[in-house]
Amino acid sequence: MDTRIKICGLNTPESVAAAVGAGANYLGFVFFAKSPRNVSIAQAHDLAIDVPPGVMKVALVVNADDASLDAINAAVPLDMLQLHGHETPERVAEIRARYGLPVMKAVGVASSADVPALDRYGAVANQILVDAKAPKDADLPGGNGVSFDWRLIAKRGWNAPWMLAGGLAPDNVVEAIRLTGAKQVDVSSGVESAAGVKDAAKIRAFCDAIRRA
Ligand SMILES: O=C(O)c1ccccc1NCC(=O)[C@H](O)[C@H](O)COP(=O)(O)O
Repeated sequence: MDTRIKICGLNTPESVAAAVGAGANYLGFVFFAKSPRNVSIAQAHDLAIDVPPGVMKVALVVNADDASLDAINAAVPLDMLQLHGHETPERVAEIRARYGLPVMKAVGVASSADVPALDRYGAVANQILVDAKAPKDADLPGGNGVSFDWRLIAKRGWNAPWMLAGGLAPDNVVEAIRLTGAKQVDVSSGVESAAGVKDAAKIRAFCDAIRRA
């Protein structure tokens, strides 16, 4: 399968090397203090600086203000911003204009009532991340390892390229792609051995499963 792969929540040089070595197209760095995957700006700089050209370095932020985004953007060599909070379509457009970087907006899906938001954000973002909605009691707005009913978006398209996320893992990603028609996928906890600890063998298994299919 010619699917583009994002490995999110990388926080060590070893996990970055594993993702790059396995053929990931996007690497995600999480800036969210409560996350077990959180990185400082200095850490993200060091992780991103030697990533080979062509592999997209993505900063994931949650309801970030301009000051935080300015600081991240000034220090970390980035190719994309991922907005994973309650950013409005207007705020998405503002961030795109301010930084001149492609912006991917995450939209949580749990039921058919959530699907129209994908149209709204697809009109203003460069990409949309179609993710599972976080459970009500979750501490994190993403990276919870839960899936949604993929039939809700089967073979759909929007105005922007999109990426499937939420509970993907080496043993279900091929089925998820077949059912939804996703051309890009994103994974975090499905390639970890513990919360915030990436597992190189699982990263390889995830990428290999897709390439073999
Ligand atoms: O991963 C986190 O810790 C995180 C924290 C705050 C906001 C978003 C977060 N992750 C979002 C991602 O991009 C995940 O890759 C996506 O939600 C899928 O996660 P998973 O179900 O664990 O594969």
